[in-house]
Amino acid sequence: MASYIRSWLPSPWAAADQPLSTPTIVAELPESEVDDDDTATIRGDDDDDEPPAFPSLNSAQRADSSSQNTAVPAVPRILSDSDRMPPPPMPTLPTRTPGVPSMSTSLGVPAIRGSLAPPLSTTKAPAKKSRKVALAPGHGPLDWANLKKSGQDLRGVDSIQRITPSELKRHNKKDDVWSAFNGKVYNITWYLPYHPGGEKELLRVAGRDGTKLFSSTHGWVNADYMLDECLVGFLVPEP
Ligand code: HEM
Repeated sequence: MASYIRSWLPSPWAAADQPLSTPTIVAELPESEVDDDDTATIRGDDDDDEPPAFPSLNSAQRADSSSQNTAVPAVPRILSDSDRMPPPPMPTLPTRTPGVPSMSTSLGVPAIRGSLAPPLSTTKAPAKKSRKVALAPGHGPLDWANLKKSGQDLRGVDSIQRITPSELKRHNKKDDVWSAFNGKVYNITWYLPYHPGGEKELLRVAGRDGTKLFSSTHGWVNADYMLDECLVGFLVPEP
């Protein structure tokens, strides 16, 4: 092995007893494969005009042809219509007659009412009717926020007081309305025309503790923030 490798290397690594010639590779074909004619095929048959198989043979067909020992694969047999697998049956579509309930009702699916109406299963329950009222111009939420900021006295008292239920009850007229929410007493007189639920609803709590009614109507409303400039005192029990 070492001498073989050395034979490929130039001097001085080459062994002294080896000639410095490059070895040549000689390919020797068997007698039967030698063909002098340029136009001949590798098998030496000049009359091989058989076209290649098209479409190409699959592996099973190739295996079959090789077992028969034929060098040129056989052209696959073209199947006739009767040889082929029959096509699947055409799906039957329900025929709709206008005005007649569709087949879907027999399948337990609610029929679509009208051509463009959504199916009943996706329709929402009607939303609860809003009880908001149309406020007079200049009495929206932003107007109330501006009035609070204006510096106008919205309390009507000189100082924050301790207010008993009997004192609270004295302020129950439309031009002088006090009400208690969560222990705080507010003068809501100025707020009346700004209340989205209307003056009438708000007057239901005039002169009394309105916490329960307020929470059951709209517990998410932040009354402490909305009425901070209207605070007059804290509700205390009767002495
Ligand atoms: C003084 C305290 C109160 C404040 C600050 C206040 C504030 C509000 C606000 C901001 C809304 C609009 C809610 C929204 O946009 O969804 C509203 C709606 C309403 N408020 Fe009041 N509210 C007060 C007291 C009351 C009271 C005591 C009642 C009595 C029942 C009441 C009845 C309603 C009603 C019925 C609505 C309409 C709800 C709807 O959208 O259907 N509010 N209120």
